[in-house]
Amino acid sequence: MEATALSSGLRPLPNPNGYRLPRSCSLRKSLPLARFHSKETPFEPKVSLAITTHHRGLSFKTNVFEQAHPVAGDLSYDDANRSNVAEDKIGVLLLNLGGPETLNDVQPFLYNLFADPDIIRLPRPFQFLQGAIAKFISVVRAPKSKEGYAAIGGGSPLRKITDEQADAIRMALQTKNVSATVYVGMRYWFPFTEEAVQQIKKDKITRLVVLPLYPQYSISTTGSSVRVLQDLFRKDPYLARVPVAIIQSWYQRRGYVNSMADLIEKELQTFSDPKEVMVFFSAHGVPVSYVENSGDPYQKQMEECIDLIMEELKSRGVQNNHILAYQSRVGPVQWLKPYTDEVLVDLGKNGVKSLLAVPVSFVSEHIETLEEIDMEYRELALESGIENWGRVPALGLTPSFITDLADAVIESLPSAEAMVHPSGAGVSEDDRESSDAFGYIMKMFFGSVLAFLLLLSPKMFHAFRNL
Ligand SMILES: C=CC1=C(C)c2cc3[nH]c(cc4nc(cc5[nH]c(cc1n2)c(C)c5CCC(=O)O)C(CCC(=O)O)=C4C)c(C)c3C=C
Ligand SMILES: [Fe+2]
Repeated sequence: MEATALSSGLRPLPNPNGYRLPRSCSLRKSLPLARFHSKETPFEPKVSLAITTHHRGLSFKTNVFEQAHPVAGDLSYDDANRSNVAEDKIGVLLLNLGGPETLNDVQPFLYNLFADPDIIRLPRPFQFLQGAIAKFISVVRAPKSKEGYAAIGGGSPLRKITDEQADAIRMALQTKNVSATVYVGMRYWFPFTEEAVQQIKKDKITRLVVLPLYPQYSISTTGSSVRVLQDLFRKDPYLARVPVAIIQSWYQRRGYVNSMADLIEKELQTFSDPKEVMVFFSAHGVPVSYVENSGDPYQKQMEECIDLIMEELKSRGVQNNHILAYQSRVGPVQWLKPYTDEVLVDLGKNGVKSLLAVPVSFVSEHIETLEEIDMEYRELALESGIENWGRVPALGLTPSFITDLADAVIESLPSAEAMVHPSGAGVSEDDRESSDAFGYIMKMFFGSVLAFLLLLSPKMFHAFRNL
């Protein structure tokens, strides 16, 4: 596991020690873990609050999973920083992507996604076009996305599942005598990260662990959410002093690897000849430029992750062949290869008859498991000559997995550090940019022109609509 304080850099270093904790989250610091096992920590029944808040002109509800009483009342941050962990009011913030809850949400959700500079990475001089490009792509992409969401019941299950995971992690922490309030902050849809952070401030949390629900780090997922979080914390003098630990990636944790191996082992047994089944890991792709030009560790972590899972299976006597491919590419650029759809066709041609799909970049069911894998890829595989198809469910609420995430939280608590940001404190990039009215008008003008030109380009149109 890689945990860093919020003030440190965004790029995690791969953990050379496999499952072992890196030095940054070892227990050598002055805050002893033993304090979490104090029998004095009261068990209080869960209170589930639905808080109505307002964001971007919309009102919405955020579920908060918390204990009826904080661990240690209202500490000032000065006190909190001097105190030990057992006296803190602990918060855990789960970061996730978010998904549209209705078909009407699809286009605005896609707009938020493509307006993210970590998703559409424009060179600096063109960054002012981000909004216009996001508008164009979201409008072009929406019909295809809507079809997908319609096929899985009219919306994404992500919010419900993530709320359930939050509650399960809270309970797992409680059984380990750690009382914590667990928040959910989504990057592109409700409940937005901004709202979760507001609530964290309102609740006077004195120590926070940030746990992105992505096992592997990518600039486009964990990196993007953490960037938003850093900006919010830097802007706010109160939050800037809360000790924060960020768990950057956790694909190498024993609990996660074992839980994945358990799921695969179990699913293999549903085939008539389990030994003949090809284990097909399908990961969400990223554009190649992320890895090659921007140093995204995603591909490397993904490969290490698959190796760890396969090693674990081998140690249990499961010797199946396996392959890793990347799915869900969008737009006209090169994505990580091999592509899932192409590999399925090749495997069929080469006489593979039984295949077990394993989604590996995400821990909840979502559109890309329920629609892309279960419907599109299954159909393609069967057409290509594969006769027996299976799919491993996402980890979801698997107890060994939830317990491991709770352990990851506990292990990272001592490494939390207050954010220190001496230069430009209190002024975010957004604030600086929005004060420039001329710049804004120019952005809108050139953005509109570009969007219009893009709309006239059939190649661009098809690239975003069809993939
Ligand atoms: C580790 C997981 C993910 C990575 C990496 C990732 C990168 C990435 N995604 C897009 C574009 C889209 N993603 C969409 C949905 C979506 N993406 C992830 C996860 C990762 N994305 C999830 C879990 C979901 C599903 C949410 C849900 O509602 O269930 C979508 C919308 C759906 C669609 O139209 O296909 C888009 C678009 C890019 C461009 C990107 C990296 C740059
Ligand atoms: Fe995605």
